Amino acid sequence: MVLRIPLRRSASFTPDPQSLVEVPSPAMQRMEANVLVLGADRVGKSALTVRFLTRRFIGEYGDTKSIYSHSLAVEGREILFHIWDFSYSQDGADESSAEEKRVQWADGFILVYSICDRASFNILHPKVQFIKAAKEATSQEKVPIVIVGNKRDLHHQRVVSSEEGRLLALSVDCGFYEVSAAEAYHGSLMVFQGLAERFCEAKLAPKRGTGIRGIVKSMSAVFARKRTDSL
Ligand SMILES: Nc1nc2c(ncn2[C@@H]2O[C@H](COP(=O)(O)OP(=O)(O)OP(=O)(O)O)[C@@H](O)[C@H]2O)c(=O)[nH]1
Repeated sequence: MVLRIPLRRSASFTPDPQSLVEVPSPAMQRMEANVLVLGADRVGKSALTVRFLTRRFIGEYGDTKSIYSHSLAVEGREILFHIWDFSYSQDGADESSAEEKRVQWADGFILVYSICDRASFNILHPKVQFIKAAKEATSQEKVPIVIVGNKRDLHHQRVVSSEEGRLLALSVDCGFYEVSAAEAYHGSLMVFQGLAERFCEAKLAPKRGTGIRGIVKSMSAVFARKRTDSL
């Protein structure tokens, strides 16, 4: 599904086009995915996104409310990501229907919290549940989601342990990474690569209800119907 959202580029941040595209070999299969980057205010959503796009950390991000495209090679495929770094602070508290539309626009989700901000961590569990409920109502695919604990460099201010982050991710079947967007490019690359892998898995996996369990279920339904017909 493609929702047309106007592309807005910030005046304070202009990605260098040279650094945006890793050119794939012609034989590569190409896939596209819309990615929504979500989380509480000031957790580093823009820092993480800009790191991935440009390899740089620029400290303050101003109004980077935009959708940026960037491609990544994963397992012999080229994934073209359209990344929406969404900030509630810029849009204010909006209606749940707007949130629902954003969620339906996206094919994959990066949920960011700060390891120094307990409240930013606590909002993620209900957020994952909301996303899964919304997506699974309209699609049979598993929803690709990764949870990211950012600001790992601020270990002296840490209030959320790595184990808590990992356990949350395990309990809701999401990927998990702890990174510092400030310190290194590698962490943000891992996050987007992890999401790309989950996206490919979801696309290639048998749809819910079509695997062996689905076949057994439909056969049981047919036989049950035959039994009742013959009564
Ligand atoms: N120490 C440290 N600071 C970070 C890191 N990532 C982001 N920051 C800082 O945290 C602040 C917020 O970063 P942003 O990337 O603007 O956060 P955001 O979640 O996009 O913020 P909003 O769009 O306002 O919701 C900025 O001052 C960043 O420089 C990090 O990994 N370590």
